[in-house]
Amino acid sequence: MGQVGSTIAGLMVAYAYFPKELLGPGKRYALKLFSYFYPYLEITIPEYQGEYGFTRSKVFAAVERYLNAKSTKQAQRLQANVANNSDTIVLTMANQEQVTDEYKGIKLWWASKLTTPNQQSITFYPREDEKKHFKLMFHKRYRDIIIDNYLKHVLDEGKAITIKERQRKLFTNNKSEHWDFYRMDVWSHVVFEHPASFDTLAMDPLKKQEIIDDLMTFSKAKDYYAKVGKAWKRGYLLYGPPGTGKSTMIAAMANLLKYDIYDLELTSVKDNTELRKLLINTSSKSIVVIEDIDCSLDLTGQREKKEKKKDEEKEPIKEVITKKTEENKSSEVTLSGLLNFIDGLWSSCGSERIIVFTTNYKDKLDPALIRRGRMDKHIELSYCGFEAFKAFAKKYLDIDSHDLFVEVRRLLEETKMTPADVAENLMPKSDGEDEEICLMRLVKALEEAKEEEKRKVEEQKKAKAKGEEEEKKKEEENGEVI
Ligand SMILES: Nc1ncnc2c1ncn2[C@@H]1O[C@H](COP(=O)(O)OP(=O)(O)OP(=O)(O)O)[C@@H](O)[C@H]1O
Ligand SMILES: [Mg+2]
Repeated sequence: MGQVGSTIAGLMVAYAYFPKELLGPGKRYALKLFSYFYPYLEITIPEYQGEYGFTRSKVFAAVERYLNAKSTKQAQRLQANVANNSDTIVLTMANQEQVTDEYKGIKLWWASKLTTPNQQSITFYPREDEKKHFKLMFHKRYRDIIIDNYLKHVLDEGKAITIKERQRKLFTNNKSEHWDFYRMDVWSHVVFEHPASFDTLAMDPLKKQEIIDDLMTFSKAKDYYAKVGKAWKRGYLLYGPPGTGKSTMIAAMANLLKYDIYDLELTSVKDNTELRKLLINTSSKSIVVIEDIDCSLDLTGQREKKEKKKDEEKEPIKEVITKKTEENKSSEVTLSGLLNFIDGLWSSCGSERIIVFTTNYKDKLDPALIRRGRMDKHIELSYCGFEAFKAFAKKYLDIDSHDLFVEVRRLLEETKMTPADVAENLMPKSDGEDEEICLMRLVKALEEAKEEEKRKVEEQKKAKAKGEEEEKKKEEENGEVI
């Protein structure tokens, strides 16, 4: 098209932006005639909409994002703005600037325009009465393809860029006493800036890849879920001892998928109705997390309750959990309420959502809660293995091998140490510490942990033998009495 194209574009812009009210009646008639033969169609996208013009149009925002990407390469005049709550500079198309676009071989022209009212008005905020809009122009013969396909393409691309560039948020639920009926501010949030990623997560590489693949497949499976008639959501149960990376993995998941996180504190939810309200107020592309689900509520069902007393005598940890549950009696969220939250009808509002439960004791949970379909994938995070150690060594010390690796491998197979402890021992504590010193510290810590485990086993053995001896004595005494 070359020069002819730009001349046509120039004429079009002149026509489109010439104030029609300045023309006399004769010229207006001529213009009408001109527009009859005028081969181009225009679509205007105003920045504000709604009855009072106070609502910023989502279409405008998406188009703006889409055009920003184009205009940084094409436009000669750009406007620099600072993104909300951040120091990043965002370049946007300046007013009265235009860029061209091409879609399936069709040429389109976009222009940005700012209108300022003629009369002088006194406003509190400067420039609040200025109105901005985008104008799209294309040949009439492409009307259908542009309206049916191209506009959707622009919106999708714009939304995708927004999601990619947006600041992600970490939400926590407010206590219901603080809910404002009108604003429905059931969640409060801070900017989510956790550095964890699957790269920095030390675990068996094969297992890690399997989880990444699973997440990526989920995030791209919109059509599949629609086809099989399932709500687009997936549940993950992360279980394992404290310090094995469950919370870190959730952060890595959010960073991989660019999702927000809703950290749901179940103990401050009063009842099932509140739980539903919280769910309705979560957005798509998010991870809803309930940490330590076994401690949050008594969701273990009747079967476990009966055995509670017996277990408490055996395991002091269980006692703590039971106490915690009793403290939270004000919460009346029930197991069925929670099941409804996960996969009842309510759960289908919004889409592309991941629900993650974490627990230190998988066996304590009611099987109904964690069956496939609710918690689709169960991921065990366990004590540090040699593969995870190698990942830490690479990350913290930048080494792939060392003479001490053999020793570390043997000790890791013989004793249990959490990734959190391995990381702590391996991390250099000062500039003077080289890899040898760090590895030696880890070997020493592993040996101590091994000794400690041995000592505990000995103690348990002794306690058991003592108990048996006392039992025997009692039996003998009883026999003598009879
Ligand atoms: N697999 C891992 N890879 C990298 N860092 C890890 C890993 N596991 C633990 N860590 C480190 O150990 C610390 C504790 O980990 P995290 O909080 O994720 O454990 P957790 O399993 O959630 O524990 P808890 O059950 O007590 O909540 C974090 O600072 C994290 O950086
Ligand atoms: Mg945790």
